[in-house]
Amino acid sequence: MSDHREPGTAADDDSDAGDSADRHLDPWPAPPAAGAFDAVVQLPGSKSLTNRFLVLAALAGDTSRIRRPLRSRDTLLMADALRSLGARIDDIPGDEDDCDDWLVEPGPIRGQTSLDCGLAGTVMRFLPPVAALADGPVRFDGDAHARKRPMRAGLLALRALGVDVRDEGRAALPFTVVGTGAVRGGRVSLDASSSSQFISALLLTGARFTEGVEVVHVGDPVPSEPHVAMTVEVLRDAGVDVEDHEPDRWRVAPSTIHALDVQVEPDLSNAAPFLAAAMVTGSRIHLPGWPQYTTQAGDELRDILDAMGGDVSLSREGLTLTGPPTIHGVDLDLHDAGELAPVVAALAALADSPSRLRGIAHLRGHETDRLAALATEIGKVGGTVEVLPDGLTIRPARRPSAARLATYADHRMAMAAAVLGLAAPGTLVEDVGTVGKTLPTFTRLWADMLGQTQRNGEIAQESVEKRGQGSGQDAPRSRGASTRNGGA
Ligand SMILES: O=C(O)C1=C[C@@H](OP(=O)(O)O)[C@@H](O)[C@H](O)C1
Ligand SMILES: C=C(OP(=O)(O)O)C(=O)O
Repeated sequence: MSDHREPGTAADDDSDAGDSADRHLDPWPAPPAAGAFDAVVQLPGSKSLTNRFLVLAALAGDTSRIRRPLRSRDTLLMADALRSLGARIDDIPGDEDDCDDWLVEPGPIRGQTSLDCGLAGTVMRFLPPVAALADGPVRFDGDAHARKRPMRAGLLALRALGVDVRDEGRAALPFTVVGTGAVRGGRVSLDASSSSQFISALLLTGARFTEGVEVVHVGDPVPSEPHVAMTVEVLRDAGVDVEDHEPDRWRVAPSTIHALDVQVEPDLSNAAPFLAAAMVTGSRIHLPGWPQYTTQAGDELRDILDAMGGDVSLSREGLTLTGPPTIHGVDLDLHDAGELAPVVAALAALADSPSRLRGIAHLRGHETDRLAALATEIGKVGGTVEVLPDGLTIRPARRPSAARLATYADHRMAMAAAVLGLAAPGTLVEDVGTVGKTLPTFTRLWADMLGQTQRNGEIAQESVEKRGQGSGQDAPRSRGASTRNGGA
């Protein structure tokens, strides 16, 4: 795959959501904050929901419609992989002009194919159990860094279920799943402490195993638990019987998966940099369509940003946040929402006191070793980060200084760099196109948001004055068990 977008820009059509093999490496000049803005940002759909819906639709008994799907590298790779496995996936006009829907017609699962996982955890973890249903070998591979991401638990679980998996002892990409047309299923134990996606994977396909599947987790706590809850919820919505009342044990009964007609919620994890921009600049931002109820881990941003001093309110129309005069340091357990850590760490680097982020040892197996990457990049702008076995302590940069920030092929490192760039004029971000993994339109949305400065002069002015009056010593506010103010 290739990606020929202009340096420092990102586009949103399918061809531009592609791989980074020949991506320009000219750095993107991150726009510095030019005062408060009052912006409305319409976020594209959730990666996690889009890819779950795609998998279930490809395994369903009839044709499904996925409305307002995310089109980004991870979801286009998922769609391509499912096509290779026998599904038909077509664009059809959506109810609103700006976004086509996907019509997914399931077919018999085909082998004799190879799949490109890119760097997508959802593709490399969710699809091996699907491939086990194929009649023939399915080879999996991906980006160079994808070969370093943990796969052992998923491959061992498939073998324990009697599936032939050939990995030449690597327990990582590349590997081949040699299906025989059916999987008996039944009970399987695995250690999913490196990624919740191994559990989601078995549950998503389990209804198609002859005896269903019973998954038992044995090991340190499973990270990203809301993502497992999301899997259980989408399965139930598709008529599948799932038991999840015991900790660390899930059972999926064998059944037909009903066709879906679903609308994808906005991606709340990708809301993080935009909300963070309002925090850094004391601005107001409105994100329409933020659901009142959701299983997305990104919903934790409401508590996190409240604890950091933001004024957050959720209504039927969406989420509105007004940034504080100064950002407060926090002590947070992000075990459930690790994908928020890069942007939260960037905010912590601009806070009025130190922060501690806990429960995120598993981020070492994400797109890059995010703990090491954050320490290096925040260090470049003047913050001091200590890497701990399960997280980070972050001492803010007194005067953030411009730097050339690396992104490690990690969309969330690029977004974190954009947040730092607001406070450090002159910051350059390498390979910003890596945002295409989940948000190809990032730089355009970012510029539009910042350009909405003064659109509502009254509110922007009010916000600027409020910042001017801030003592930085406001009483800490905290909501939710996982947030404690005061920092490390
Ligand atoms: O199932 C999913 O959609 C995801 C689960 C989480 O993975 P881990 O459990 O590996 O953290 C999350 O970080 C990732 O962005 C998406
Ligand atoms: C960890 C992430 O992605 P993946 O689905 O590739 O694991 C992420 O998006 O932060």
